[in-house]
Amino acid sequence: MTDSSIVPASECTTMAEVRAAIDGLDTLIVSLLAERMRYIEAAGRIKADRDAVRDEVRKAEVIAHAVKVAHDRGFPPKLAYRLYDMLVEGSISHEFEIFDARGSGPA
Ligand SMILES: O=C(O)C(=O)C[C@]1(C(=O)O)C=C[C@@H](O)C=C1
Repeated sequence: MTDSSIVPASECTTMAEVRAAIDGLDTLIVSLLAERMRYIEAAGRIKADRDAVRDEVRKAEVIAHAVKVAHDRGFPPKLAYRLYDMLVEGSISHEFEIFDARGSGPA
């Protein structure tokens, strides 16, 4: 976080400080999720086959990576697993929408 008004968690003494920091972090988190979704849309545009939209092997890799990062950074790994399972499932749904919106193209 670059906002100098944000108080480090270990130095917070009021709920106003805590909530200001949480609001700022949530803005960053959702912004990054939106940026991630732009790449999901790119995947929906690039993939040649509808069967490739759901890739269980890659889904497992993405979740395993997130769980490892969570472990390394002090975030509960089980929560990271649940969040990423939901995130990738939502991403797959969105990617199907993008893929299907392409239609079959000119004959
Ligand atoms: O890597 C891909 O092929 C993607 O489309 C991205 C993504 C993801 O959310 O990370 C989404 C759908 C696939 O099932 C696997 C992973």
